[in-house]
Amino acid sequence: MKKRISILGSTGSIGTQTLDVIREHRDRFEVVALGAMQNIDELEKQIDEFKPKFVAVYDKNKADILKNRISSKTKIISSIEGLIEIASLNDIDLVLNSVVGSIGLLPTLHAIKARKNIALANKETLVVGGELITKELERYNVNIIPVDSEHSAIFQCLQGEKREAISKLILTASGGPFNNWELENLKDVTYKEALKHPNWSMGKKISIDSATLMNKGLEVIEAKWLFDIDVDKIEVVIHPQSIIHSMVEFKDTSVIAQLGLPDMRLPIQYALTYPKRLEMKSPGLNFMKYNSLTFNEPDYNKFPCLRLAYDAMKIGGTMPCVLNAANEVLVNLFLEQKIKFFDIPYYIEKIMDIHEPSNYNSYEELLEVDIWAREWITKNIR
Ligand SMILES: NC(=O)C1=CN([C@@H]2O[C@H](COP(=O)(O)OP(=O)(O)OC[C@H]3O[C@@H](n4cnc5c(N)ncnc54)[C@H](OP(=O)(O)O)[C@@H]3O)[C@@H](O)[C@H]2O)C=CC1
Ligand SMILES: CC(=O)[C@@H](O)[C@H](O)COP(=O)(O)O
Ligand SMILES: [Mn+2]
Repeated sequence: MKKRISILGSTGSIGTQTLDVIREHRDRFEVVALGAMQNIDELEKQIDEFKPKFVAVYDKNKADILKNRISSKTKIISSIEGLIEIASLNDIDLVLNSVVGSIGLLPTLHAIKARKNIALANKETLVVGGELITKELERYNVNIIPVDSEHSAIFQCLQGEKREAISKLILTASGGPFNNWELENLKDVTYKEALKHPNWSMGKKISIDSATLMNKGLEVIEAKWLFDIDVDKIEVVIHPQSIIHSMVEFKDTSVIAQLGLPDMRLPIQYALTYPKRLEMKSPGLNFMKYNSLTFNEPDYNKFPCLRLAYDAMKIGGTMPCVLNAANEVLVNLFLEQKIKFFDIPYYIEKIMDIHEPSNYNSYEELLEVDIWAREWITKNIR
């Protein structure tokens, strides 16, 4: 039996690499549904190749244009309802959520309610609604298989181990494009410089997050929820080579690490085939090519976003939602060259100072806070 898959965010960096993996194993997977925001040219090519039954296009106008371009065998649906529908279809076995941003939360919730297996790349789902997601996973007896490389690494290190035996999780960070820059020189960096990740080719939002180290902060929160561990037991270590994707230290001080070339197709394939492993068309890791693997502490002065994310998680409640919403708006403004690099942590700190966090019980409460934070940042930017 082929595994029937729905891919949310199929036109992006993770989405297209997921289709690369599926292309290599056509006998094992069937693409039942695809979803994206507006890139209908790429979707048209994907429909032609994979013949999905459903395609969700968030942008209604683009959805209408696409309907006229393709055969009626594929049903086109639009807006958030489209994403929800393809996350909870009857005839799918697995949902791979690789949309970018907090828009990914609601489809994940619906996938859980529909008791689907979930391969999660959309880290914002857990950053914003980790507590709610955790409750729903328990209630519907559903598991999330992480796609994010660090979390996939930890997940692999924990196979056959007991959670009580963990003493800490060690998340590796490349340090991003500015790892070796002096703080003084970071003030006027351009978005083009910030997009040049040293090891990974990724979408724009996560690339900027890697440059500010907010990506690692979001990943600390993601790890807290995925592995049910206190943030004080999650350490970040700068490892510029991105060969060790993360590690787990156990009570007896033994450390287990997962290594590999920086290639997202490996964690994606593992999430699609778990608990099995399949061959990959990749040369694999040649240790003789690496003279040294290095490690050092993060510099919180150069990269305040990492500290802000730890703070937001420690405060809890709606604070991580505010951190994330503010960050999404600020990253866009930085990409549009409307603010400077250090305005990102500056405004996140400001909004965290004025936000009075509360506990939440529903998606609707989170949505209200998310909208408030986005409006506050937009109004208060200099
Ligand atoms: N890229 C990577 O290597 C890694 C990414 N991740 C995480 O995976 C997620 C995706 O990242 P990445 O692939 O780099 O991002 P990209 O920007 O490359 O792709 C984003 C995808 O999401 C779609 N999308 C955006 N908004 C909506 C919406 N409102 N409705 C439907 N679809 C939408 C885009 O559609 P369209 O093309 O039409 O705009 C696109 O398909 C992020 O959460 C990121 O943090 C985690 C680890 C590694
Ligand atoms: C590939 C992946 O998982 C990214 O999240 C990556 O980790 C980004 O690199 P940084 O370590 O620079 O944040
Ligand atoms: Mn990652």
